Amino acid sequence: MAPHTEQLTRPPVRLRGLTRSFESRTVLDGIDLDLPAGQFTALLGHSGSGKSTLLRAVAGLDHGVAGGGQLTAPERVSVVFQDSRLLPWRRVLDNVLLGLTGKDAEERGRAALAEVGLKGRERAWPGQLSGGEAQRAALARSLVREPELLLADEPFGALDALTRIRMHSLLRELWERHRPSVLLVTHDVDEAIVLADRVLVLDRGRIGLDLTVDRPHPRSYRERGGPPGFERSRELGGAGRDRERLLAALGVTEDL
Ligand SMILES: Nc1ncnc2c1ncn2[C@@H]1O[C@H](COP(=O)(O)OP(=O)(O)OP(=O)(O)O)[C@@H](O)[C@H]1O
Repeated sequence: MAPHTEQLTRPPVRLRGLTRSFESRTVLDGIDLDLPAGQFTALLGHSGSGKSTLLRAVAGLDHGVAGGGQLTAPERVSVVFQDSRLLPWRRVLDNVLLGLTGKDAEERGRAALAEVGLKGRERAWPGQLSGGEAQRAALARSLVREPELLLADEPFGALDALTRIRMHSLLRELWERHRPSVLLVTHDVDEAIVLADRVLVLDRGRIGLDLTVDRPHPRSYRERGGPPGFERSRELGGAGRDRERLLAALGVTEDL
């Protein structure tokens, strides 16, 4: 996989005037966005605010984006979704290797699986994997392609709380090792704060808040517990204020 030193030569993502409408409804309304190479960014927003639409546009998967908008993005882009999208009739390693060429492809695939903690499961069928394992395999399949940009659309949305926390650590570790630019779509404020160094809130077709989360990693949080607001802020490494700002931008009142 790509060595970390390549990072500085990678292209950033640059969006200018991105507009997307469905029928008469404008979902993205002239978005300007720069994602510097190697940055870990999370994208928050209410259901239906256009997060997936923006991600698809950045991935170059949306041909309906209005003319006039400009997109510059790296060439090697991988996308992971909430559902692993593994082909059920191919073994795990074969899923990871799908479309890969080169003499060392198998070796790279095996290394990627080992890196996500799936050593020994190469010959398993996708149906034999747990939800968390399937998402690990999906991450291996993405990373083996040495993406310059990793787009993740609620990749942990279907996992139980404990598995999610493990996957958070794994994703952050993988990012630290390979340093792709990451755009992670989530509706979970805590997930965004724990993982990302920058959090965007999509609101009424625009970036309503662009927040730098400047806290040391690893960050962790507890779901509940302690005096209201206190435990969670402390466990987020002092990022409680960031959390408040994000909740305010989302118009959410907490029910502690
Ligand atoms: N292909 C499509 N055709 C028609 N409308 C669409 C299409 N794709 C998205 N939309 C509409 O655009 C809006 C934004 O959808 P999008 O999936 O981007 O939101 P989201 O923020 O990712 O939502 P969620 O958090 O629920 O996944 C929604 O109202 C959706 O119905």
